[in-house]
Amino acid sequence: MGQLGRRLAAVWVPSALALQAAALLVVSSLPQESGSRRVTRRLPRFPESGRTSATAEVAPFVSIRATFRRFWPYTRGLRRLFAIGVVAAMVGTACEVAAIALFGRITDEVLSSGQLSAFWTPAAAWLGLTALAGAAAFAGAYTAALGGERFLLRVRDGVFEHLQTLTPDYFENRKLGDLMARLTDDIEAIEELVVSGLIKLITALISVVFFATAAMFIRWDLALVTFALIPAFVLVSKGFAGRFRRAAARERLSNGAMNSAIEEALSNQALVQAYNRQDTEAARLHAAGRGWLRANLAQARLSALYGPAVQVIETGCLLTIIGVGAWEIASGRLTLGGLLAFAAYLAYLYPQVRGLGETALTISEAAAGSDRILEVLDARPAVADRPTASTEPTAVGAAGTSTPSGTSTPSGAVAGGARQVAVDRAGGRIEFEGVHFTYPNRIRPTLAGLSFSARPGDLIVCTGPSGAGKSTVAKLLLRFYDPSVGRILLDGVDIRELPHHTLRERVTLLTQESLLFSGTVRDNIAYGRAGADQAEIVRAAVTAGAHDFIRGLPEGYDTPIGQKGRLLSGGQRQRIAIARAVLRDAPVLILDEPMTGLDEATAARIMEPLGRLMSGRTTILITHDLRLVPDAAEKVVLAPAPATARGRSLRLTRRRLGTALRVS
Ligand SMILES: Nc1ncnc2c1ncn2[C@@H]1O[C@H](COP(=O)(O)OP(=O)(O)OP(=O)(O)O)[C@@H](O)[C@H]1O
Repeated sequence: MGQLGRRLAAVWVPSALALQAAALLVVSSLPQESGSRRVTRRLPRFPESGRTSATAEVAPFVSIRATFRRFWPYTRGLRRLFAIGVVAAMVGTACEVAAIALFGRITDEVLSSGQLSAFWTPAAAWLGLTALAGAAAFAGAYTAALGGERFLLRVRDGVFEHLQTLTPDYFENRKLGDLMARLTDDIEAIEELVVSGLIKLITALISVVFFATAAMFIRWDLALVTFALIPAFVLVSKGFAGRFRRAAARERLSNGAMNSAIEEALSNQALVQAYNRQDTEAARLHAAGRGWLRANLAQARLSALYGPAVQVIETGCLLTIIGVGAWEIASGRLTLGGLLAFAAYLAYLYPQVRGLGETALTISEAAAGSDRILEVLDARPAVADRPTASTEPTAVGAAGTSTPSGTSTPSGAVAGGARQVAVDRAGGRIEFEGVHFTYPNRIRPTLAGLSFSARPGDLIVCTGPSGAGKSTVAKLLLRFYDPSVGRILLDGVDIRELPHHTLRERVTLLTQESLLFSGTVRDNIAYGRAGADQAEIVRAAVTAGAHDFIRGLPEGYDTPIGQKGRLLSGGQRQRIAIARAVLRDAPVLILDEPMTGLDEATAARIMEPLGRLMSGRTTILITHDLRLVPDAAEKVVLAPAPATARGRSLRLTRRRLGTALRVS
């Protein structure tokens, strides 16, 4: 072996070791890891439904810049935290750069010469730098997490608030499970895109600049050779980004479908078990799960492809350094310490470059989730407050003179300039004037030319065969929809001129299915009016004829009633719903089939508290069961729409079967 050979051998072993360590560092951040991270992160999530998955569509793609613009305002007040995270990352990277320089110095001044005395100072400095980098890493990680979580909370609150402004038709046309997936998993994607993604991008960029500068400082020509391969990373990431986004969009969609399958099956467990359809539901979930599995595998394939593609480029870089570095050392132009430090800088640099590419891919994936959130945020309610309505006085309580007994004084004729009077609690006069209505997705009208009026104290029975449009009358009165033609007046004011909140303060809906929340009896009655005290709750329960059975419950008013009140009987649920309506004390009352599901004796018992509830209020009783309706009540009989819309011959038959009943 010649002198050159011996020198090469002398530098080769430690260099190879250092490069191996460097390569290990690189390999440890390879996409196999990110790929498996992707898969395992999603495996515990719920899997796709097959029931109506044909109707489900991928949300429209929104550019990342537009997404950013939409969500950036949510970071207000948090940006300082993100800035701290970035500064901490800079400090950490600077420490690493300095530590590598010290490593090179120790190699040249201590290891090569064997002088232990030169070891202590750089060793102490190295230790100090490591401690500082650790503190910076802690501060950066914590502040970024703090900012990210707060951002997430805000976005979720904002999206949920928006969802609550949407009219029921929005929910009727969508699957609950899918909406829940959007509010949980997809919201997280926005954080990944706007906060974590941005911080990762900035810190990776900073690191790239630091390590590249340090490598250039040692040997700029050698650095340039190895940097030449960096654009290859960018090209590979770019090539993968679109595919990652499409795959993620399919995965998000199938995740929503799978959530829907689970939600539907679990919320209808009684039906499923009563009809022995457990296998069907299991098969449906399995099919949905398979859809989700396919979507995940498509993502895993992409991740698995991306890893080796990048690895080839990195190996090329490392081999270049080894070859050129060995040659340079052999020629005496580079010290061993210099080569090791150079290799270490590159070993740190490449994961950062790779991190940049991966962050771009993560952002592409996250965009699939944010698209689904933007789709929700862009949904508009079928009926919105008019700009003029927002100026309407809304101080219901202030103007009102509500009493739990429900006694109220008709406000008298009010119109035009008497708006202040129109929103007074003491009103309740309703007029339907030539109301026509067709559901948005239907051709045939549901109501055509409906006209009737009711004064406070009146009981109007809205009846007719199934599908005639009885419940639609209630939906129009609550302004879930607006009439296509005609108008509805409350105390002489077109309800389109009233803010939703004001209108709904005046109208209480009691549905056929007593809608209750899980919680206690007290919680459910108190839902009628925020801030109601115990005495008011008990008074409402007494009026609703519920007090006696509530006292008999294990924990009285504090008894939990189970999901949707399922631990109570149908009649008990209805009485709690009546108590809630009593507490609400609105002048207009809509009873939509309040006796459905109750036997005759229970229905008759419910009539009594209902009579008390109706007292002094304008009541619209929707029912096709006239058995318990007083003969003297005024009846509005709806006829079903004819087969064609042509000729608009849908008819309303309004028969006055007796004089309007005043319930007192
Ligand atoms: N959200 C909706 N979108 C489209 N069509 C609807 C919607 N809700 C109801 N309909 C249709 O409008 C018509 C009237 O429905 P509505 O619920 O008002 O009838 P109903 O008289 O209350 O019936 P029932 O006595 O059976 O409860 C029906 O043909 C129904 O299919």
